Amino acid sequence: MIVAENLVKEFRLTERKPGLVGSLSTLFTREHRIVRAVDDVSFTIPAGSKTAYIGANGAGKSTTIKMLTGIMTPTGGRCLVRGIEPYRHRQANARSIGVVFGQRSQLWWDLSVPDSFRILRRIYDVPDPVYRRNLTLYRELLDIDALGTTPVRQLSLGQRMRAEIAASLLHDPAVVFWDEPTIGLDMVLKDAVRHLVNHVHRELGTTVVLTSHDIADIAAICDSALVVDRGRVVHQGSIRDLLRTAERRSVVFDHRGGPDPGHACARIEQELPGVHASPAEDGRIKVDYPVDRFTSRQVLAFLLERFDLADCYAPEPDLEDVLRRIYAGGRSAPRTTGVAGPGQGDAA
Ligand SMILES: Nc1ncnc2c1ncn2[C@@H]1O[C@H](COP(=O)(O)OP(=O)(O)OP(=O)(O)O)[C@@H](O)[C@H]1O
Repeated sequence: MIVAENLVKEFRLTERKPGLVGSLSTLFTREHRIVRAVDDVSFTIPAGSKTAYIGANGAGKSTTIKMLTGIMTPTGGRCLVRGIEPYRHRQANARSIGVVFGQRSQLWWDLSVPDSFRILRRIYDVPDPVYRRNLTLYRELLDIDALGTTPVRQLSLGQRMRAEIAASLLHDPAVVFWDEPTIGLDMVLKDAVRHLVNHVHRELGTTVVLTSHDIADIAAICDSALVVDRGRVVHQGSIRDLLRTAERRSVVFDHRGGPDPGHACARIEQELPGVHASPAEDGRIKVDYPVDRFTSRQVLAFLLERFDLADCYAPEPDLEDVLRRIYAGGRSAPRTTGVAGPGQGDAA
């Protein structure tokens, strides 16, 4: 289990004045500004879950991950990863976690990937069968052999990310923190990475904490979401709960006879103000309605009464739309559900 209790991280920045005179004066009179990157954040991530840590650029995700991995010390509050305060016991924490930071490497720049793996194997004391099993998996899914003996610094971003992802899992960690792991990967490799992490989670019960701006990553990997906005948690719960905060939902239907799609749409919009109807694929019609004005029952009752329905279904709300609203609207926008408070359970 991973716990954050009133976690705070502040950075002290020196204000620089513009121009040469300004730069010189900075040497003598220093003015500082405090940036609160993580602002009193509390959450609990259950062991064995796959949680998306989501937020707009600058929301404080990487800073939180750095504290959870022991790279940074909090300014206030504390966090626990499997009962360990990571920044106090970096080595003990490192044994049970795997980390990928899209922006920085854990590999040795002048060494090849196989050499880096051999070193990691020694550092983590990875048993032979585990090492062999994992290499087989990486060969199969990440085509890791194709990276050859090229030094890491000469690999492309996508090639390096494949090696980083494999390296983070090499010692069968109980928890993986992946910060933007699919940066630079093409679609086939993104799929392979998603498959890999789901496979590892299924086989070993690994806890996965993922930050990504790629909605497809989140949808393909995660079951829970922790949404931060300007350093604070604004939603914690299942992805399904997050989708339920959508302001608009939709119904797609197919009908027999009756008006053509253009006329049908005009009629729906006229009779249900605030609803948007548009032709969809194969002659179907998509009806998009605001949930604060209509219930799905009302919309369905209307359609059943006016049209001879042949087929009808309600697609999931679009996660991207939900997040866009949260990012744009700030803290007041989303309905906050089940934000875990401090002291809700201890690390296992
Ligand atoms: N070392 C640092 N010194 C000063 N300010 C920092 C430092 N690291 C982060 N910040 C600031 O803290 C805030 C949060 O940054 P952080 O990198 O955690 O955001 P993020 O959610 O990971 O963003 P992104 O999605 O763009 O990666 C930003 O305002 C950033 O400028």
